Amino acid sequence: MSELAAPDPASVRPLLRLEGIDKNFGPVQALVDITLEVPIGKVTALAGDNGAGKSVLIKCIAGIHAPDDGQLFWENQPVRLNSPHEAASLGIETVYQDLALCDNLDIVQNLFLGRERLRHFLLDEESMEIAARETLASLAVTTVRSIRQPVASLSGGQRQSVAIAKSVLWNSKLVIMDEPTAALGVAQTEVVLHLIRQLADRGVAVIVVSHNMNDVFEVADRIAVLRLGQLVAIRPVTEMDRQIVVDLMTTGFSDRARPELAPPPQSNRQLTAATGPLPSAAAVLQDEPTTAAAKRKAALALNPDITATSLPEYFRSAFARVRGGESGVLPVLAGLLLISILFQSLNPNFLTPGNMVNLLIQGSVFMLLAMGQVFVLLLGEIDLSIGYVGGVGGVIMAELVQESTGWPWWAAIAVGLLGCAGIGLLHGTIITRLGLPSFVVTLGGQLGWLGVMLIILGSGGVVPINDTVINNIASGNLSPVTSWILMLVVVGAFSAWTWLRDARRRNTGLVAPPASVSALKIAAVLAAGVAIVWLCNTDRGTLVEISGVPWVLLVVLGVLAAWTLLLGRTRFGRYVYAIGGNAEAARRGGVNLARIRTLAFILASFTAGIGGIVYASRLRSVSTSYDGGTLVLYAVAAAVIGGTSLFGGRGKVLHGVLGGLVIATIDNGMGLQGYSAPAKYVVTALVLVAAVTIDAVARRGRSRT
Ligand SMILES: Nc1ncnc2c1ncn2[C@@H]1O[C@H](COP(=O)(O)OP(=O)(O)OP(=O)(O)O)[C@@H](O)[C@H]1O
Repeated sequence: MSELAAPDPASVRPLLRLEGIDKNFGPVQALVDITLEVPIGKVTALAGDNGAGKSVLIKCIAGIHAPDDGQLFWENQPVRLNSPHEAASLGIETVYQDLALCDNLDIVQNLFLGRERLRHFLLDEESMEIAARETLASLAVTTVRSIRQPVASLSGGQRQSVAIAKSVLWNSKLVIMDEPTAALGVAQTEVVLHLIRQLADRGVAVIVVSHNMNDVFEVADRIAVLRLGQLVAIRPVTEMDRQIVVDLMTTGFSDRARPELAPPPQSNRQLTAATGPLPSAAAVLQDEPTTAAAKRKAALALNPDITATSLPEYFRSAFARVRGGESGVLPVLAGLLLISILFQSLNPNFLTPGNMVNLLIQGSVFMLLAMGQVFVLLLGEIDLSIGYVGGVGGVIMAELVQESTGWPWWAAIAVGLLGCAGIGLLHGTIITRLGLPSFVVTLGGQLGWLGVMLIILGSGGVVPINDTVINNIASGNLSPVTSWILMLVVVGAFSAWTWLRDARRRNTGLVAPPASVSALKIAAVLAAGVAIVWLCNTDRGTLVEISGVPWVLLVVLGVLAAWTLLLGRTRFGRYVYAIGGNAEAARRGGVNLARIRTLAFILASFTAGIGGIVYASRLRSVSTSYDGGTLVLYAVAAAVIGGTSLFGGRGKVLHGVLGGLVIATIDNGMGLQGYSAPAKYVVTALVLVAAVTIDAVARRGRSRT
């Protein structure tokens, strides 16, 4: 028999009403005739023993399970919730125990996951950061060290607070929380309970599932008790005590007529009385350091950008981050420097302008293929086919520019690249729709596209390229004057953009580096630009003068800029990182995983096509000697050596370029010393193992932090 109490005065304005809800799983009756009202501005606790039906009930409200019978009313209107998305569109937000946060994304990125704001088709980071800051401030989470710190570095309570803030940010009307304080310490529990109360005080209806009676009595206005799928009681907390709840949970009724109104002895409130005041919400959220110096040190350790106001401070904090495992591109740059010094000491011809430019041209194919590979590695996938996919792109282009076919160079390139994108679409679709591992599908692709390439090449085995424009992609150069002008335009545009963006962020109080750091960045880019153009403009010909920036360098820089923008400033890029960090969180945020994954495979193949065309241009032909198998291994190695994690969620397109440069340097430097291909393979393998070791050690460093 249900022991339902008299009408609950708290439920005068029900936001949600459940009437006669049944849910069965085969013979298991998980919910039986549940009738329940959820009022606004109140916390309703759901109590019940294991298997009582609490999770099934909240899943029916969250749109995950469809009830077999009964009706839900939302604001007095009958509704059917067929998906979490439909529930979310009504204003129902569920905070599951696993919190669904992406550890590799920062607080702002997590708060807006799936609902990013755009401006001119790009992510509007500033407006999102301001909104996130205001929301956290309104919840008294005012002193989180930085809203730009990755969620991985937050404590359990802080993570729970971010999840709660997310529901506030989206103006949710009903927030459902599943065991919000499980695995939290006393102080952090108090903070989370405080936030839950704040939600209710703001007029949000809250449902909390909890096994912890202390928390239930601390935070709830009403307690609903489930037993064996039935709602056996729903009463204001003032009419309950722990014994009554336990009786109801275990037997379905309680003969205790009047509850003891005193709070339970072990509640957090009483702990406060016994042990002195608990820390404030804000204080606990940041594990507040006590002295001003300690505060500054702690802030610097985690967020150089927001707290460092001078150059030395910025470098100190950057050093602290490196020690914490956030080493960025430093290892690869240091490695590059070391290898270069080594080769120069062995052979003085290594650092000559001619050899340096030659090295850049040699490395361009590795860099392009690696940039494509970064897209799939970020998802935690791999594409083993891109070597031969690039080859197919090259051979299609080569066939189309034959005099007998007579296609213009640009149309031949376009069709070659479209062919590659189509192959990526095919791989992506098979992987996502059939749920097959990318490793297997693209391994099959490697063999299959090698076959296709050989078929197109035909019995001759070689397709020569006579088109001047295509051949110039790898061997043509800009004039020295054009090289200088182009460099100044590019560096000027970068400088203006960087300076204005940083200044605007500083003025609006957003996370930004100090002005001296912005100036230093601009100076470094200018110095690199001057060095590259000077190097390229030095005569490197033997019989005739050859000078100027090679076209192929512009191709690499163009792809680098475009893909960096795509990954860093668009929704697509954000979702690639989110899926690599926590695919389930991305899915719950409304991200279409299949579409993003497929698009990533398309981009990987498309970029491989650019690499294949550059390769064909360098050899002025495509032939059966094309070794796509080795190229793809170099591409994966380059991306990982550059700093992209094989575990997904971490990496940049720039890593592909830097890693490609390392591989080209080893190849070139050992070639100058007269080493053969096998020796180069062994050394490249050792560098790869070193890079993966650095990645693993850095990950350990990060998790310790
Ligand atoms: N997908 C499912 N398929 C079959 N049975 C299910 C499914 N989900 C839940 N059940 C059953 O429904 C009943 C209620 O489960 P539910 O998970 O809601 O319990 P709960 O109150 O949340 O328990 P706990 O506190 O242990 O999480 C259980 O008997 C469970 O085995």
